[in-house]
Amino acid sequence: MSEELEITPVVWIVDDDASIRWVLEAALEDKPYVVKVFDSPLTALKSFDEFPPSAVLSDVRMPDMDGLTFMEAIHEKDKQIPVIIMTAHADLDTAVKSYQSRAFEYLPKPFDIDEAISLIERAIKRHLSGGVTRIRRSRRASKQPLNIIGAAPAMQEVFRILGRVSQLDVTVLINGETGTGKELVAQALHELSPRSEGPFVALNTAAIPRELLESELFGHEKGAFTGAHSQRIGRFEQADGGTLFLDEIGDMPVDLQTRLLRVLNDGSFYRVGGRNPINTNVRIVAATHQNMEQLVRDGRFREDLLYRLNIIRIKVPALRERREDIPLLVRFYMELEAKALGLEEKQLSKEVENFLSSLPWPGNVRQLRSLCTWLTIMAPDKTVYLEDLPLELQDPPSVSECDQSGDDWEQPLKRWADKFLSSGREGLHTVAEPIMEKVLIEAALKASGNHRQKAAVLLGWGRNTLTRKTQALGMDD
Ligand SMILES: Nc1ncnc2c1ncn2[C@@H]1O[C@H](COP(=O)(O)OP(=O)(O)OP(=O)(O)O)[C@@H](O)[C@H]1O
Repeated sequence: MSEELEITPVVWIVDDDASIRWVLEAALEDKPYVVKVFDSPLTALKSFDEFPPSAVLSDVRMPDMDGLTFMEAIHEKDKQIPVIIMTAHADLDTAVKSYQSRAFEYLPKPFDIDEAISLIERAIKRHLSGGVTRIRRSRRASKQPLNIIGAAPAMQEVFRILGRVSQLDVTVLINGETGTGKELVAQALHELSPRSEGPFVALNTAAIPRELLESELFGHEKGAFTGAHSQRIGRFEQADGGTLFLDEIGDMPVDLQTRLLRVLNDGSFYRVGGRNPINTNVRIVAATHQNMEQLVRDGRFREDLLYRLNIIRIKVPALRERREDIPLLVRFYMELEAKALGLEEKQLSKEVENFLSSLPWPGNVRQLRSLCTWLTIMAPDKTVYLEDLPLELQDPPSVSECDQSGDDWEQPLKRWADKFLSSGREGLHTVAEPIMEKVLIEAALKASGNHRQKAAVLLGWGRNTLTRKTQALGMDD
């Protein structure tokens, strides 16, 4: 009779940061695992034979060996060991390389401890049941620099999904406001995929007149309609072997939606006026700024097509939802635009950086990028100050323009001003200004949990300005 041996799974925690090791070790204390913590990958590897791990949680940047090389070293010993890569310096490249080098999961820091523990549990389960998903590396993937800036948690989530799906031939739907980078994400999906040697063809559905769209997508035969003097190859055929990016998919007319669905289901289509089916091998990536479920409810978009497109959805956050990325984007584009224009690179003063971080940016990254081009050309000195900003940014927009809360305080303020003046008093502005500033400062301090640096950003000021104002208003007493 064979004796069943119960083996306690071993978990390795590898990080040069003692606090992370401590937190994770403490959180795993009650679990039925042997937990081994290491401050360096080299020490960890030395104990491989004695304590072979069932799961590894490793930092990516460590002094003696980086996490991805460490993972490769582990996989040389045993390919089935799941490795979870954590990183505080996440960029798209790391996320993608983690997956492509067969990382089990990629965990951006700061992480939720429960999430980390549940990942470890899943990894161990997977290891005990014997399989880790393998991902093929595309030939161009590691060469292509992908300049998608995103340190904010909401962008980390985007990178995470990108890394996960880049190697799979699934349809992806990208959601996000205008200028948030949907096309950039679509390009990244293409560049990182095994189709990267093939074409990336983009078509903005909203930009093409309805009557031309069908022929634009599927092409036409000579004489198919008046004006069709010669045969034309459509975008579907151009994208063969690659990726077709359909921007503003929500604007696609319903009859074309039906045709698109048929192509997706059958893998073939007819040119307009054509009799022979044309086989196509295209990955569709679609994008929209609209609420697709609402379009379906309104009868403007086919539900079955939405299901077909929406296998994976990526939500690209608006810039105001990732304010911490604004200074990074500004620095990136100030450098890029200066190089592109052959001009000296300009630096933004801290006040300008804080001010820009506080704006609503309705045009998102596109608007921010245009500002960087403008400043590179127009700002008079090497350092950019508040007064160098274009007037439309400097001028506080009218309350109704910038206030999206629906509370209009212009009217009550006007009434108050009228009353003040009709009482025969003078100094209207002198009296009103400190009251208004105090209200705004108190609101910002409250919203930031009394964090002065954050409150200053919320106000659109530098920290020194905030300190000066709170002192002058007697708020520090
Ligand atoms: N995260 C980012 N990092 C760097 N550049 C970005 C980022 N996001 C967007 N951009 C830049 O902003 C500009 C607009 O991006 P893109 O065209 O991809 O937006 P979009 O969401 O597709 O816009 P639209 O919906 O209007 O077509 C581009 O110049 C792009 O390179």
